[in-house]
Amino acid sequence: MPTMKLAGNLFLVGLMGAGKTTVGRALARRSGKTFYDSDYEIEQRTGVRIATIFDIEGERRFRERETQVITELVQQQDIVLGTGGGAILSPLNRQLLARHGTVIYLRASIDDILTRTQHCTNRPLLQTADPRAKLEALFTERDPLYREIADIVIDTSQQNVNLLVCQLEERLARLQGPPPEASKHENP
Ligand SMILES: Nc1ncnc2c1ncn2[C@@H]1O[C@H](COP(=O)(O)OP(=O)(O)OP(=O)(O)O)[C@@H](O)[C@H]1O
Ligand SMILES: O=C(O)C1=C[C@@H](O)[C@@H](O)[C@H](O)C1
Ligand SMILES: [Mg+2]
Repeated sequence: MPTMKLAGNLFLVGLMGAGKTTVGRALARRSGKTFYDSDYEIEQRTGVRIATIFDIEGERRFRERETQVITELVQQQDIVLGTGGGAILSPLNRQLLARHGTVIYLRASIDDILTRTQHCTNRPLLQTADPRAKLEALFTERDPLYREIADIVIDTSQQNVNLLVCQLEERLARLQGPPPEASKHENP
């Protein structure tokens, strides 16, 4: 995966409940970048919740809206973007994310995701009789797609959000390497 993209955009991908919105907000605060969330943008534009869009327009139209929002947001500089859990299903979205920033794949165990999402009704794909089976199927389908574009893969299970953000900062710094001036002084 490409390096030297730390100065620009940071894109968070991963399953529902992996923590993209939570970690993304905290990462943006610490790095001085502006935070966006593709689900939130879609809700702002339509004026309704994600669950309502799925009900009325269906998942396919939701995916079109998602691609529209991602296409626009990746043109920005220096943002943190939390993407919807299924954004990576679209080859175009994957290409846009990989080209325009550093992609961070947040992983969490199915158990943790179930605990984190159990009281939320705004994740229509989990409104099913067997959310565990659904999550396992989503993981099997999507894990290779998240990995395809990930510059960093980080496990969020059992991890405090602030610790995660610090770990991410260190890994992002390593990915970028020392600034040219610093390495000049270290090796005169
Ligand atoms: N590392 C963590 N430890 C414990 N709880 C967490 C952690 N990260 C997120 N959470 C909690 O899990 C829930 C889901 O997190 P969040 O909304 O950030 O996930 P998401 O990846 O954005 O999901 P979606 O794709 O559905 O938007 C939230 O209630 C959040 O507080
Ligand atoms: O995993 C998914 O496909 C989804 C995740 C959420 O972020 C929302 O984008 C929506 O509920 C669909
Ligand atoms: Mg989110």
